[in-house]
Amino acid sequence: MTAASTYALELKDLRKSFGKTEIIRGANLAVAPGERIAVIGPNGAGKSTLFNLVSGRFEPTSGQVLLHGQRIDGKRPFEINRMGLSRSFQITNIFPKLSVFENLRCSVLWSLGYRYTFLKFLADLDDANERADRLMEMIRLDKKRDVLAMNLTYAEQRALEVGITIGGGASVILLDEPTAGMSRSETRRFIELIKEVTVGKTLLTVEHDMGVVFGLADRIAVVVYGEVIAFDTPENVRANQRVQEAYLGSHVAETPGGH
Ligand SMILES: Nc1ncnc2c1ncn2[C@@H]1O[C@H](COP(=O)(O)OP(=O)(O)OP(=O)(O)O)[C@@H](O)[C@H]1O
Repeated sequence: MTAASTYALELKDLRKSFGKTEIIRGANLAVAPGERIAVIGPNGAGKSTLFNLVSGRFEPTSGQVLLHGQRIDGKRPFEINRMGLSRSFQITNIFPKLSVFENLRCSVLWSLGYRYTFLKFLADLDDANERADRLMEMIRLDKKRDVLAMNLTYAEQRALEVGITIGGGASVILLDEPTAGMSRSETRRFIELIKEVTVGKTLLTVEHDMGVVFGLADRIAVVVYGEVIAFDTPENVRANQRVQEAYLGSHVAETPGGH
């Protein structure tokens, strides 16, 4: 075992240019297994680009991405997924005309190595059905088992999306603004749900809502101008001079209790 394999996810001097413009400028980050990380930063800092580099949507210009110590930079998204990293694509992962149960079963079957086209032959796969049922309880949609995804409320669709994202059994989960568009009370409930369903997993979120950041994250990675300028506990990040300067007059500096 190399030292790097102790991290669930590691970025090493990661760089990404679009044309002549360098957007990610030597990002470094080392996330321990089981940590919950929020990635924050001003608009255009490169947060989504970082997620795209980690999930394989973009190939880095240089540098490395390691998942449990194994290089994943340059691999395709489905390969990275098979290696244990799963990313939510907001509600676009959902099949609107399938029921809650069927959506979850698809994600479970996918992880077992089947293709969606074989689904009808696998209806009696007890294992997948049981796992889908368990997931449905975890995301509290068991009473909506046979409701088509398109007929769920927005918050329920987001919960289903989280269920689909974790359904494959990945150990590292990337969620993009998981509570975007939710009311305050929905957000509070959803943070608890995310915490519950990601116990024992490594979680990275890109997040703008400071209430969510401080409610969810063990550590915060602050991305400014394509670099991780701070990676620390919420308290230390809030007190960090460089972070305060980057966010001068904005909500990180102003959030007193974090909620
Ligand atoms: N495919 C692309 N081609 C060219 N430029 C891109 C591409 N994707 C992102 N960029 C540029 O990279 C920069 C960082 O964008 P990114 O979306 O990663 O920032 P962000 O921190 O996620 O911003 P926000 O908080 O506003 O979502 C922006 O200037 C953006 O225009």
